[in-house]
Amino acid sequence: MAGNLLVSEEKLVPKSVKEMSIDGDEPPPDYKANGNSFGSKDSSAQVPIPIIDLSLLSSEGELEKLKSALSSAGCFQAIGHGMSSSYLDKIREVSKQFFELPEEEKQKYARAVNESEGYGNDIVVSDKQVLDWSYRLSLRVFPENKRRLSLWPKIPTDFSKILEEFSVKVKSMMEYLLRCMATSLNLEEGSFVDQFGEQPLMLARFNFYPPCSRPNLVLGVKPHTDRSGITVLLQDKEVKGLQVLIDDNWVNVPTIADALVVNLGDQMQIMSNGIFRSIMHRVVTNTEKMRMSVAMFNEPGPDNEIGPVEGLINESRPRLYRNVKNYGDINYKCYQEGKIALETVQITNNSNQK
Ligand SMILES: O=C(O)CCC(=O)C(=O)O
Ligand SMILES: [Fe+2]
Repeated sequence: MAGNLLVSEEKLVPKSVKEMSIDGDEPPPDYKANGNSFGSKDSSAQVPIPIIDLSLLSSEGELEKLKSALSSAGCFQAIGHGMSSSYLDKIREVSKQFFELPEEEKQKYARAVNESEGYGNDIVVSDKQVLDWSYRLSLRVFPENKRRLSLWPKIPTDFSKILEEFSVKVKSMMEYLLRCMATSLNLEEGSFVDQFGEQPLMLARFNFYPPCSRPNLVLGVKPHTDRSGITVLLQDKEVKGLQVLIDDNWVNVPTIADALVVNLGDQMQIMSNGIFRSIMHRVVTNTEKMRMSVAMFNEPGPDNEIGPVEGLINESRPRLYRNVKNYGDINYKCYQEGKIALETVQITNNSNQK
């Protein structure tokens, strides 16, 4: 979701979410999500989110499960990824420690106006933008030479080391998944991973959702699909909040201590010619507890043109999307204006356009 858009002026928000949370304020109109054009039926449908054991993906049965999860729900809970519960707890712990620091310490890493990295809220690019009841720390982790280390927290002291280590593990998990996803569709295993290019981008986003006095009026994150190829999400251990849209119902994603939620972003929907789905999701708030999550997004480098894999285009499934570069920025702008980014790259007349 985060973008690198250059806008001439950014709208300033008068009071921070944290201050409003502490004061128990009625959320101001800019935060009110009601009437959002994605507003679908609200429900707490009991649809199970698939659980996939990555250590079993060399077996046909689990690979088939992966394919089916990604072509129906577009997300799953990954277990067997080789990271222990206590390791994941360490990441949750440093994230919380950072957010608990005094505001002036966190402001040392503040996102500059019109930039996407750093601590704070999303860039405000449109008057129509509904604001999220959250604050976050966004950091580019790959390519390594693009890291802005001045924005990496010095406190807690092990933050950088832990983030570095986690990023390497998640990167290799994502690459493995991309290969498995291609194999599950009878493609060459590099069909997807190769489109990410030599220098894929990876962003880490630490999300923090304070309690809200009126959770029925605001969202922690409004409905969106991710701009990424794949997103790997470490959820809060106890506090739920993530919901995915399945068959027009908002479905709660359960918290499982040692699982990582995997959801596909728009760029995988494009590359798979619409076979795999980029899932619409949102985050709800609650009155009592704060919630944290750490989302890791990977996407092709901005100079890499991506498009549907040739082997997935045929007469019965014509090419659905044109080739595109730097899709991330298109997605971010559309998202903030309440538009659907994938529609801008969709081929409507089924011509053989590239
Ligand atoms: O906090 C979450 O569970 C999800 C966050 C999310 O969707 C995002 O950062 O794109
Ligand atoms: Fe997301």
